[in-house]
Amino acid sequence: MYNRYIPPPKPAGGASAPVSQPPAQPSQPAQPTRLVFGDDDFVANTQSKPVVQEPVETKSPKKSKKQRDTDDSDEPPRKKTKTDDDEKPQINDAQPEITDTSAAKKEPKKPKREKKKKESVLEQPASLEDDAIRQRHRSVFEKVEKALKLKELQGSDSESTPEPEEPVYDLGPLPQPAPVVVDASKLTYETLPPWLANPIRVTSDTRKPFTELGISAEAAKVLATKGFKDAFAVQTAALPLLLPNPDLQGDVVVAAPTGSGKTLAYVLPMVQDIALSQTTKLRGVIVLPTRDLVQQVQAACEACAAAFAGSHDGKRVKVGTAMGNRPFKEEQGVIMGTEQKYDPKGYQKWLERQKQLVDLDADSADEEEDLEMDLKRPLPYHTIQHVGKVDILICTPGRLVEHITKTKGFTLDYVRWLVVDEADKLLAQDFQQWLDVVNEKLAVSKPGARDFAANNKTGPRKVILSATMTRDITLLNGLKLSRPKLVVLEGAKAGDLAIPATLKEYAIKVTEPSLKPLYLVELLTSKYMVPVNGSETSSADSSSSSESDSESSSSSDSDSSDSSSSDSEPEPTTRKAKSLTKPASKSKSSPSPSNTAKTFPTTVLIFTTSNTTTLRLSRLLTLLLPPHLSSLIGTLTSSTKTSTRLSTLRSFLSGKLRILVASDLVSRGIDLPNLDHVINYDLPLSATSYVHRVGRTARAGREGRAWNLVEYAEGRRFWREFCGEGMGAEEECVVRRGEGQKVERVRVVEGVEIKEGGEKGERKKNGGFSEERVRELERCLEVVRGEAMGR
Ligand SMILES: Nc1ncnc2c1ncn2[C@@H]1O[C@H](COP(=O)(O)OP(=O)(O)OP(=O)(O)O)[C@@H](O)[C@H]1O
Repeated sequence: MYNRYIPPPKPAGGASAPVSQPPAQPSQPAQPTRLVFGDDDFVANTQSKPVVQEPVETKSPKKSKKQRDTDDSDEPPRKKTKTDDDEKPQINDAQPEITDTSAAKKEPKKPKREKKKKESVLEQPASLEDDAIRQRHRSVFEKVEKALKLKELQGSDSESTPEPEEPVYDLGPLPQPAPVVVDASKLTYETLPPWLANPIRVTSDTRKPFTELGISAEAAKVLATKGFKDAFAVQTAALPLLLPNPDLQGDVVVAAPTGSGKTLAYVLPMVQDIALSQTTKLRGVIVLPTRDLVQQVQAACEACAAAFAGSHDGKRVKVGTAMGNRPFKEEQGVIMGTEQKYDPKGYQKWLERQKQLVDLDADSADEEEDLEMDLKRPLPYHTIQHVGKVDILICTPGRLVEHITKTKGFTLDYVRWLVVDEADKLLAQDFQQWLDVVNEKLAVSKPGARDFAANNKTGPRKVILSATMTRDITLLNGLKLSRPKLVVLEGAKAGDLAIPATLKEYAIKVTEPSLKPLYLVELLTSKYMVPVNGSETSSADSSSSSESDSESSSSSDSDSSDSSSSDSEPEPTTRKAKSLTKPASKSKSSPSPSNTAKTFPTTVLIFTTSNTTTLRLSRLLTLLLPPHLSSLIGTLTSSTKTSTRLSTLRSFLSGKLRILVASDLVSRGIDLPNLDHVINYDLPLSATSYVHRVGRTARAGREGRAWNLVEYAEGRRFWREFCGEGMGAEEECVVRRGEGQKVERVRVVEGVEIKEGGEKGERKKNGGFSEERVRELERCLEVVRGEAMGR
């Protein structure tokens, strides 16, 4: 009670410190006085210790203690700490300061006063002394009276308040503000921006004729000849958002499963729009993470360019690539050219410059280039100017930045379309801050260049896609999207990693990790390695039946005419890229696709985690598999030359090769329409990677199979992270499967092949493989090891 009058101390515990007023202090009379009056100022002013101590002396300490106990129960129990104890003396020290100020002050003066008193007694008559005493007492009583009145007033006030029980004199804690409620809940879809939380949904089996979506009949006809008869679900949702429509102006984000047809969803509207422009200028940029994808998308662009060319839709759109697969200068020559432009003023400047050239010290590379340029004499009253040679550039981010910073005349001033495919990967890895560089260039306003009159929109259209789209707002914000809309397939949310409905997944338990290659061989030679789409895997992509169209039109492509490769293989120009989906030319030495189909009627893509493992496993398989199969193996690593990779992919698509061993290089985006089986020899490092890997099969509505070799030590991670098994009620597996879709457990046992279901068999020696097989594996491993050492 007394302690109410101590100003709230700063350190914790200070407020309650007076509570611990030692009982040894009851002789301090000021405390009860203050309890009664309940007014700091008053108490401080009165300092009238002796006057009213008796009425309250016995009452207040008890009450305060009791009160403290009850009030403390509302507070979390407070541990008695050393600090608390340490504070006690401070509090006690402080006490006299407040309560006995007068005493403290008077004590040293006492002798003087006493002396004075004695003197006055001696000097003054007794009546005067009595008067003085009376006077003092009166003033004290007056003050007391005043205080009591004040107390009464306070009492009547408090009665009028609804809280008469308010512990005015208690030792309870000072009133505290209501505790701040901390929102510890997880990020929910409600906390996402509306465009992410409320996507445009489309059921996965939706199909619509292209003409119904705004594609001209002529173009639709050409598309049909290329195998694109009706628009896939994701295309039916995205095309209306991107084709001319005054009500739909914003950017578009597409998060749809692997193989759902995202490429055509952006290539079609972009090519249709750009085909309407008369001159060739860079108007569309498509950014992709790998060269293989650049080449693949180039093929799709060419197919669409062919569809819109010649009809009333417009010109033939020119497509180029920049991915660092050839010398930079050569690439510059492919995408940029020069032309003579009538410009009398510029010509005059050029003439003046020529005069100065004599003194020019052309040290720097730039100046040398200037010199080279100046030496090319323009026609009279003309200047030589840099011009773009392509309408659409498909590129890797690093190479794009290089051209922006180093290629003369290369500009994004006229770019109307920016496509970022495999966006989660490109956003996560900030190659040379490519996005900042591009954003800065796209912020430049060139009158009319980025106007979409039919959409009431000005500014570049951005299309962002991935099968595993991030919902990291910070990353997405980096794209500076304008009024974006998200397209997802029915039942999915932003951030879902969806498994295609037509994919069947299996897990094979590898009980002897050291014998893992034998498990793979066992699987490859099992009855399960069969075509899964009704008939034997075709030796060529059926959708490329009308390649003659695009082939003839490709002659106009600037890339093809300009390119020449330093590689031994021909450079992957437009024509070459298109032939990615065509059968490779027949070679006398290699087996024909029909022969390979007889020996191995299906197609398999085997993933490992590194280039080294890929190379070694590929070699090991050629030794372990029967000879008729070992000739069907191809290898893809990131260290393989681009041209070799391209030819391997062509051979695989043609059916000449049937088994590909690959690192994660091809796990994203690569479209192998004839692929039946994916085998994860090494498990992928993340759920995202798993979805991309297995998504190389079961594309475009076709069937596919994914096989996982799961070592004992990897079991928990595999079933939990990729399949959601063993997750708590609050956890959610990001890998999404359709209803009834699950990963089946299978087992490889020599001779018996694969048994589905039950796992309870005893653990056999050598995982069930014979001693002979094990020795054979050891021999082959020795060969591979020896070759690796010899290299
Ligand atoms: N409308 C269509 N009709 C027929 N086939 C189509 C159609 N659209 C796309 N395809 C084919 O579907 C396959 C998958 O398309 P695409 O490569 O665009 O998939 P994706 O969604 O980009 O996959 P990923 O996420 O793995 O890159 C390709 O072979 C493509 O030619």
